Amino acid sequence: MLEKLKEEVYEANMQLPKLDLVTFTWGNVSGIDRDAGLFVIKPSGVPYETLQPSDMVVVNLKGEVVEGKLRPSSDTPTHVVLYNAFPDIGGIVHTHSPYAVTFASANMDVPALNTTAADTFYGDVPVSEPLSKAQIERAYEKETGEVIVKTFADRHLDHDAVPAVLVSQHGPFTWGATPAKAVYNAKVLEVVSQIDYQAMTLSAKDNHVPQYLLDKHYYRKHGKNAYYGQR
Ligand SMILES: O=C(CO)[C@@H](O)[C@@H](O)COP(=O)(O)O
Repeated sequence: MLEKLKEEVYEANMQLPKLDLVTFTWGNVSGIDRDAGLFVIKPSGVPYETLQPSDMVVVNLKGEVVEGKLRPSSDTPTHVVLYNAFPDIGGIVHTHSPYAVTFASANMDVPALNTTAADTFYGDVPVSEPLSKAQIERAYEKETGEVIVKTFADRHLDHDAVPAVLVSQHGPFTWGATPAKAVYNAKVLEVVSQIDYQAMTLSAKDNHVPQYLLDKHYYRKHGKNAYYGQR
């Protein structure tokens, strides 16, 4: 079942070590077939060196395993919440990439300080509120998804324009139209976090890009007037 999507999700997972986005098994990618109402996700805790396309696990939008020999990623309930809340996304990534985790550890947004950020994120990447003790004890991974959705609702953010979040004192989740696009966004977030960390070390000023530069760079790659690349 969903053999093509399993290959796609496997390939996207294998990009994480290649792009230096994971240490050991600390990350996962999923991809969804909206018509089937099913998504494919990496199994939990399997080293990338031994991972196979056939190891991918098929899950429904209630979080029930539909196919697969292995246990799905421990973050599966977070992916379930995000697929249900953001019905246009096709893939999700979670990593513990160090610069993004640095901002999550400091409970700080990743600010849009330059065109590298503005090319992909239409504004700051938000950090969520911390999860409460009750949330963590109740249904930790599901509540992690809920807190991400609440962050976007409370701050009136468009999840298409800012396809990334930091979960407080945990790490980044990114998403996109496809699993590969979600991986791309995870790498951009890590690069932007590293640059921001360095810039904020050099200067304590507010160095946000002005709105006109944010608009110029975001919209040259997104929307009906985009002109970057080959069209
Ligand atoms: O955050 C954690 C563990 O603390 C997980 O996201 C990470 O290790 C990946 O777990 P899975 O191998 O996907 O179950």
